[in-house]
Amino acid sequence: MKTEIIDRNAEYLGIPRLLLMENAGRCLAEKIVSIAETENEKISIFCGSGGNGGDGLVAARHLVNRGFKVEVFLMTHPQRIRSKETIKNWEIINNMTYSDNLNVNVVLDSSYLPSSVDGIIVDAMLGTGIKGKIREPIRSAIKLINDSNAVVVAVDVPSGLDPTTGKISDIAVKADYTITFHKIKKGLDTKTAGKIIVCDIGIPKEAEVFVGPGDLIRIKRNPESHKGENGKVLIIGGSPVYSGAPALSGLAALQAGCDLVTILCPKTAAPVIKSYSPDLIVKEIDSDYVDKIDMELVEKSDSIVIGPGLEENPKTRKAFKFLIREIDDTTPIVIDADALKLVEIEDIKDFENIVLTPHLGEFKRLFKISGKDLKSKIKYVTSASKKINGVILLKGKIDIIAQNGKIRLNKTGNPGMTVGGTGDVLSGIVASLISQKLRPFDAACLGAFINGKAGDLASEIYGYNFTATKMLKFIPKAMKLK
Ligand SMILES: NC(=O)C1=CN([C@@H]2O[C@H](COP(=O)(O)OP(=O)(O)OC[C@H]3O[C@@H](n4cnc5c(N)ncnc54)[C@H](O)[C@@H]3O)[C@@H](O)[C@H]2O)[C@H](O)CC1
Ligand SMILES: [K+]
Repeated sequence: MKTEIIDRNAEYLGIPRLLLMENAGRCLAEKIVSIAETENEKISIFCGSGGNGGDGLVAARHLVNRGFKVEVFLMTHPQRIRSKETIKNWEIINNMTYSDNLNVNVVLDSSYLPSSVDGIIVDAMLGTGIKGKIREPIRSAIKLINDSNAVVVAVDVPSGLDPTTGKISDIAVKADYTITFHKIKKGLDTKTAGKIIVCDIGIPKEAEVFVGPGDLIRIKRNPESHKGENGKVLIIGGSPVYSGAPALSGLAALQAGCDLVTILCPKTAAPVIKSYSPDLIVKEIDSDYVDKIDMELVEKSDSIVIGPGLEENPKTRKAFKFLIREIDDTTPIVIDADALKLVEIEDIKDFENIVLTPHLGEFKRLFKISGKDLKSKIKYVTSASKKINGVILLKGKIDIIAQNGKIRLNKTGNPGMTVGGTGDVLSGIVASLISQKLRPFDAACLGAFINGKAGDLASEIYGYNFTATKMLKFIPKAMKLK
């Protein structure tokens, strides 16, 4: 999981980022002390403008305290430092005017760099925030570092290396050691990173297990995009009695950011759904129930929800089986509500982009197992998730999201959400996020978070007395928590 997602979720759990940076920089300093041959070896720390640079500045402070001669090279104008935690540590370093063990240089362009460097070099220029071709003066610093005979210690990631793929698109620091934080980055290999040492910086497991606002970082929107490119969602549902459910799902999908929502519903529900909102495209089936599926519409959609207000009967069952038989097993489809009564695990076990959103009773019917407390539910959902390729989102006080044995939990939501329709809202949000190019597992996790958060925001105003319709308008607010 990306560093920025974990950091933001750790902060949401109450751990300030400055504390993470202090832990990172302190551990980095300790490792450098153990690498140094003598106590008064000269240490040159090249600091970038982001969090990586901040780690370097924290380490500089601790190494001065340990009696080392430290030379800091800030590779940007101080006003262009981007991370507020790094700004804080830059201020601290600049207040250390008493010590003559510390020398601070600002490198505005490559002419400010020294002609050579020896002793120990610390590369705290670029970490997981690297983007695109290496810009000056960092590019020249990387060459200076690689041409030196110094012992090179890279911070988190050797500058220039893509932390996820390990690719070097331009040039990269060749390190003797890489001190990386929290856990090894996927792209690290000993060829460029040298000896890899992991520093624990106090991030609890919960920051990865529990879904948090950091997960919102996964939603990207191309500023050059055109209508429809940010997701086309198809909702299949509705019946003579239930016309609200598909509308709620569709309106939730729009509030969660997709471009277009089409509702495929029987003629008994179509006029009512049309009346709810001009934002919904409504295609009616010439029948009282959903008894046929327009496959052209399915193929044109980026994600599908089937189930809201469907009402189970032999004709609908036949149509559902047709849909499951006809769609290819990569089509992203959320199966919710009454469709969960129609689905057979055997028919969908190979679908990789399917999301099942059962409550406990529906889960029990599907997987013939269930548990009372959270621990046993997690155990059963984990084992159930190994029986299918798709995603299971078991709704509850704590939602459990699982795929192929991987588990995440969501704690947002409140008892006010037992009101009818909140499940329809959830299915619409999940499908909307999938249509916006999130992987189904990530969309299910984030959908659960957003849905619960929207309910919590509604509850701040209405207590436990709010409707699913009232929740809709809080979805965008819940998504701005980045
Ligand atoms: N949870 C943790 O593991 C912690 C990690 N920490 C450190 O923070 C960095 C990530 O910080 P971030 O600010 O996101 O990015 P970077 O510092 O890696 O770099 C961004 C910085 O650099 C500039 N930049 C980006 N690309 C280029 C380029 N191609 N050429 C030149 N300059 C570039 C950009 O402008 C930004 O300002 C992580 O690696 C750890 O070291 C935290 O300190 C603690 C928690
Ligand atoms: K680095």
